[in-house]
Amino acid sequence: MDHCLVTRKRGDMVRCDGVFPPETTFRELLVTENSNVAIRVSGLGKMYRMYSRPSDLLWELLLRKTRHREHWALRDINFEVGKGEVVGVIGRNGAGKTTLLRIIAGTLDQTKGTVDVKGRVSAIMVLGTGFNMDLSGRENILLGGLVLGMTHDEIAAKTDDIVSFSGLQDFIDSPCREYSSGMVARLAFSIAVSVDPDILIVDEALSTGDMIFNAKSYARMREIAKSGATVLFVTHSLQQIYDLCDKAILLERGGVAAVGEPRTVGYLYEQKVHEEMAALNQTNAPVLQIGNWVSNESRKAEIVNVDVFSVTKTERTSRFKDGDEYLIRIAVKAYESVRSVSIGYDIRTQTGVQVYGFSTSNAGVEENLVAGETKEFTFWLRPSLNNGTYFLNVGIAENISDTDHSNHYSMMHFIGDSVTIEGITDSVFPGVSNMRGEFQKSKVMADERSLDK
Ligand SMILES: Nc1ncnc2c1ncn2[C@@H]1O[C@H](COP(=O)(O)OP(=O)(O)OP(=O)(O)O)[C@@H](O)[C@H]1O
Repeated sequence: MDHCLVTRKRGDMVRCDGVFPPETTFRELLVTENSNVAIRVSGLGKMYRMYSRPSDLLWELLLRKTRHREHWALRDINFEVGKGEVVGVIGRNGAGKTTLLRIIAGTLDQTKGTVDVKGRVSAIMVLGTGFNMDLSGRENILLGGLVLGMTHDEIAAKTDDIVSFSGLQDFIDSPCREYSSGMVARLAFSIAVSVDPDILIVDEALSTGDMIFNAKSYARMREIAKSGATVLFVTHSLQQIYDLCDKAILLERGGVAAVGEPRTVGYLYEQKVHEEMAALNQTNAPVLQIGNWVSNESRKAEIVNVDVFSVTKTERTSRFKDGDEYLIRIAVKAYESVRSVSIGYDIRTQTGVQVYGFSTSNAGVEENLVAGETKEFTFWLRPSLNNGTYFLNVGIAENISDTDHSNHYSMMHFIGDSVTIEGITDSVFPGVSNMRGEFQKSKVMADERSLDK
């Protein structure tokens, strides 16, 4: 796997525009505005020509007759990234994430539209060229450093730090072809962050590193962001999006499906994935695994009140004490009569990890709503959360399955973070939920055969 390091000089405003621009040329613009925008993408499109056979390209050139079909990997992409923002790009395989990042980094030309980038870009691409796999890690540091615009002296001064950050001291003089893909990603990341970039672009390089390196990389990315630099990265992990980002971009089949607050975009992504899986009939996942931050497009019904009540203390509360009993009450006002609805909730950590969810459909109950009525739904639970902050999301969905055998719901109203809950426990344990584990006994084993007994 090749990794690519790219740089543009500090202070440059680089722009590429027009249809079918010449290969790898970037025209510099005079910066006429003093804006806080680090990256501006306008009307961006990328088309690949697809040939059924390699010889079709030759025939096309010779006969001047089209023998390809067009495949638009990106269509009409528009967004801005502010200076110092950390932005995560998510989307299914083939959505266009890598293509987008490569165009912004300047390693790939677009077919349409413009990309304005202000500042020195340092990019780590999973695909592309740049690392010479026959050279050693140390030689690639030199090569990468030069590509990033450093002088020999600067690289020499930084090499020890780069090697130490990568944790590859024992392998640094071996050829990179002997490295695992994770090791190459580590080295590429270490080089890219060593130049104090204005804009750091990371395409899934972190997904190949091990846990310890990933933790170090996140910390470094946070530092880079804190220093005022802009970070744009691709990930398949919503947790990383919730953890690190100020903003998320969801790409779908080459278009921007959503840009905005990370959890809003993350939930929308989950909802789309869930809907697709449900359409494929491959899941019976409870309805509240899907959701939107606040969504009420149907206007058929609305959640008008949510409260949490402590049965143990007989009072309204926003605390879940480990082992106590609670009621979650959700009041719904119907504007239309709707049959077969499911009402429910889920509880998530601050980083969006779903801890638990439950709904009337999980309980095997289908409810009906009558136009004009307000109905309250009460759920009992005995939570066992670790100390910390959690969010209660609530939703109401209509069963739109056309058979009795599938569970396909359409969300009518969803409120993310409707109540912020404080988890409280006296126990000390790692993780989110107390599973009531107990130590039973220890015994000295006579020999390994006793393991079978
Ligand atoms: N060199 C190429 N020639 C033709 N089509 C390409 C080329 N590179 C990418 N594509 C197509 O462009 C689309 C977007 O690809 P891209 O690699 O950007 O997706 P992605 O979102 O990064 O996917 P993944 O999550 O799998 O990495 C896909 O349909 C892909 O097949």
